[in-house]
Amino acid sequence: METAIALDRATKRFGELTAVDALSLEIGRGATVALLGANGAGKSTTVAMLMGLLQPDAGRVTVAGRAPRQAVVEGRIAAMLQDSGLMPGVTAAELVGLARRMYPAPLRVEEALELAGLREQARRRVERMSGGQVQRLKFALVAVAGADTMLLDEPTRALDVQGRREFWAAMRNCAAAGRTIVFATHYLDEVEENAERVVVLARGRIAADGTPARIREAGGRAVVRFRVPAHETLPTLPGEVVREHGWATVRSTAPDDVVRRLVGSGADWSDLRVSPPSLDESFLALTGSTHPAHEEAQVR
Ligand SMILES: Nc1ncnc2c1ncn2[C@@H]1O[C@H](COP(=O)(O)OP(=O)(O)OP(=O)(O)O)[C@@H](O)[C@H]1O
Repeated sequence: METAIALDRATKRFGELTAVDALSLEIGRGATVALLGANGAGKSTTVAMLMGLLQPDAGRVTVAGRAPRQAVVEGRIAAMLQDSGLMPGVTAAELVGLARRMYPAPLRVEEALELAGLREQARRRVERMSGGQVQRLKFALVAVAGADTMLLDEPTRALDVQGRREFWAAMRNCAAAGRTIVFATHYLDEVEENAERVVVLARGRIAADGTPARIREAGGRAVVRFRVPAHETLPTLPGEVVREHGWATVRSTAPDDVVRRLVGSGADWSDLRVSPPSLDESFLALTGSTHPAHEEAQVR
C-alpha cells in the first residue's frame, strides 16, 4: 500500500521534556486513523511535525514521500489545527474561496461546502454560524485544499452531540472519497465509530496500535454480571468481584473462565450477561492515565 505518512524514530524535545520520543509510524493512503492519548501525550506535536510547523530534533518525518513543508506547498496535506480563529464579516463561501487560492489543485468552493454539509449556509456570515457550523466551516477550509491527507486536531472539541454527529458525517464523506484522514481526539466513542485504526500515544511513544476492537481487547477487561442471592457462596473467580443489591459484577481478562467456573460451581446464579471490554477502560490501562477526557468530555 502507498504510504501517506511516515515517521521514522521522530523525536521532538522542548528543553528537558521529550514530547515525542523516537516515534515510528506508517499510515497507508486512504486510511482513517485516530490518534488517542491523554493530555500532553504528544498528539499535537506529532501533527505539527507532519505539517512542517515543528522540525524533529532527531528521526525523519515524510508526507507522500516528501519533506512535510514540501507536501504542504504542493497541497498534498492540509490540517485543521486546534483553536484556529475565523475571519469575521465574510460569508462561508467567501472564506472558502479565499482559502482555495492558497492551493495548487483545490476543490471548487461548492464541493468543499458540500463535503462539509454547508451547502445551505454558503451565504451565511461567519459570526452568525452555530458552533457546529463553524467547526464544519473549518473543515471545509481544509477540504478545499483537495489534499490527499487531512490532519484534524481535536476537531469536535466542545461541540454538542448533534454538532459532533454532523461533523463526522462530513469527515466520512472525505474518507469515502479516498482521502487519508488522521484525527486526534479525546472522545473514545468517536474513535469506535470513525476510525479503522487507533494509535494510542503515551508520553510521546506508541502504547498500542490496532483496530478499535483490538485496542479494546488489549488493555480492557470484560464484564460478567449475574444475579446471585447475597448469602450464596461463589467459587473463586478470575477477576475483580463486586457484589451488591443481589448482583455480582466480575471484571476479568478471562470471561470464559469466569463463566466456566460459575457453571461448574452449582451456585444459585441467574440472568448472566457478558459485556466486552470498553475502549475507555482499555485506554486507561494502556496509558496508565487517570482519564482521557477533558473536563467538557466528562460532563457530556
Ligand atoms: N511549544 C512548546 N514548548 C514547551 N513544551 C511544549 C510545547 N508544545 C508542547 N509542549 C509539551 O509537550 C508535551 C506534548 O504536548 P502535545 O500538545 O503534543 O500533547 P497532546 O497529546 O496534543 O495534548 P492535548 O491532548 O492536551 O492537546 C506536553 O507536555 C506539552 O506541555
